[in-house]
Amino acid sequence: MKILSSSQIKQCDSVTIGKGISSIDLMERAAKACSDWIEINFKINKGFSIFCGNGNNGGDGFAIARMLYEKGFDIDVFIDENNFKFSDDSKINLDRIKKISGIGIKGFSEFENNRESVIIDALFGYGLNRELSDDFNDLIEKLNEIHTSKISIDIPTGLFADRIIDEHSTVFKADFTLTFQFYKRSFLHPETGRFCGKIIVLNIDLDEDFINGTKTDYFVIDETLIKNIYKPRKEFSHKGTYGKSILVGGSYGKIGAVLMSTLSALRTGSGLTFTIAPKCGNTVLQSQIPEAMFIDSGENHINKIEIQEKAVYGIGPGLGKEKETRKALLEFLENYTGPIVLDADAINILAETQRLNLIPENSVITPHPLEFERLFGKTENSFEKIELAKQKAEELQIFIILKDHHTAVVTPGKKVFYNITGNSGMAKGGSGDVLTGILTSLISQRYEIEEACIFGVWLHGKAGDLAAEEFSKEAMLPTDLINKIGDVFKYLS
Ligand SMILES: NC(=O)C1=CN([C@@H]2O[C@H](COP(=O)(O)OP(=O)(O)OC[C@H]3O[C@@H](n4cnc5c(N)ncnc54)[C@H](OP(=O)(O)O)[C@@H]3O)[C@@H](O)[C@H]2O)[C@@H](O)CC1
Ligand SMILES: [K+]
Repeated sequence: MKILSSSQIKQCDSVTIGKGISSIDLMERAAKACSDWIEINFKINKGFSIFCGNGNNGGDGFAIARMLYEKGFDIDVFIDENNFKFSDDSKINLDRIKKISGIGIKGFSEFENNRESVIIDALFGYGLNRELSDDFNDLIEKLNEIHTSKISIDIPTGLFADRIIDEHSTVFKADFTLTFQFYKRSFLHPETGRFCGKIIVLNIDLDEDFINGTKTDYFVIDETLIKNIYKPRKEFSHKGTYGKSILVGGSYGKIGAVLMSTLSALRTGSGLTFTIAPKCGNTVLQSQIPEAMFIDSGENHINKIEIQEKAVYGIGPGLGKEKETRKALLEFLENYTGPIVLDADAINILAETQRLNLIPENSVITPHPLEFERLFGKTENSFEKIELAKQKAEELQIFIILKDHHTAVVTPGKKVFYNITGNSGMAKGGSGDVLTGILTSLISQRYEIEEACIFGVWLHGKAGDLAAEEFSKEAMLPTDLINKIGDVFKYLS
């Protein structure tokens, strides 16, 4: 799914309106999508307090008020008693509810939290273009303190669609954000996304030709994209059809990391799977994963990485940074040209030795925020981090998978794909090792590198979601996630 900027959304809005639907009817469509969703999901709540601004976001709020009232809910609407200048469509919808005697219309200052009503924020949407005034800040702070369910229409008030906010900004803290047609970039970054609660994207049939023809660098990885990428296994095939994955890592005390990567590569469908690890891992690797072949290197840490033909390497999990291991990695990279997946200590070694130029083109690196900083330096915020990643991915012609709550795949062509599967139960040592195995396996199965990255992060997150459903976010383990990979493939086929 494309992510458009607020000015592109505005344009899309006008193009849609220019092609036959009036702007007031488009607002009606948007409000209907919201009120239908609210009716289904808030059946047991009787009342709603709806806070409306003076622009079209407020207009949505007035229309939602009317529709929810018609569905039998108690409704109070609150408006700015110091500003009676409304956008045209907002004015029409305000006039409509003025005629309904059962809907109370009051000033913001008249709001008293004396009943268990759900709060709906229709103050500002994508039209917010400057910091909020103190009056709005005070109102939002007051609403944020109330313990009741809260819904934002389109965007939580105080957030911009596509940029960072000042760290002291006041923002409406929603439990649900009902947004129209597109994810907004600010929903996907940690500093801003934490205000959105659960994101519900409501289709309001904006003009498809405009959307298809609009250029953007930013995308959300959705199931439509995944279903286009996924290649079901062919009937007439053999192990050679599905490539050779070689997972390189492990050191004394950290054999588990490369074990999990290897197991993940197998569960993702790799045809032939090898592990290169030190001798101390032999017994555990061979007994836990009889399907994988073991190549030893060193006693307690790796001292050589053997080059094999027609293989895809995933290097780093549990690798350690011993002098001999560093040398082995650098030597390997000096002599190897195929794309590889580099994670964990492989990334740290490259950061410390500043030998980033050794990474073969089209390779994938999977840094978490701290590893990214070690590689490329500090940034002020996560929006800047993405811009730096775009620049580095282009410069080095590599794919950067920036691990975070919403992991982002950044391509050498400077495209950014945000992942929306996954959960906080995956914030545990070992989850990254699983991702390395999945990515190595997909690349060895001849998925295009960009597709492997997109599919890999989605699959990893989805397996994590299934593991959380069964075991809880607290108790789920990265090994549970590996065992759920199969269910994700079943879900896709
Ligand atoms: N295609 C879609 O997605 C559809 C979208 N729809 C809805 O329309 C919403 C966008 O509406 P909108 O353009 O009228 O903007 P909105 O957010 O209501 O702001 C109003 C005005 O406030 C102003 N302003 C800005 N910052 C300010 C500040 N800090 N303090 C005070 N004032 C400030 C600024 O005007 P300015 O003062 O700059 O002239 C701005 O124009 C969208 O989010 C969705 O809910 C649906 O109805 C139909 C389909
Ligand atoms: K809003």
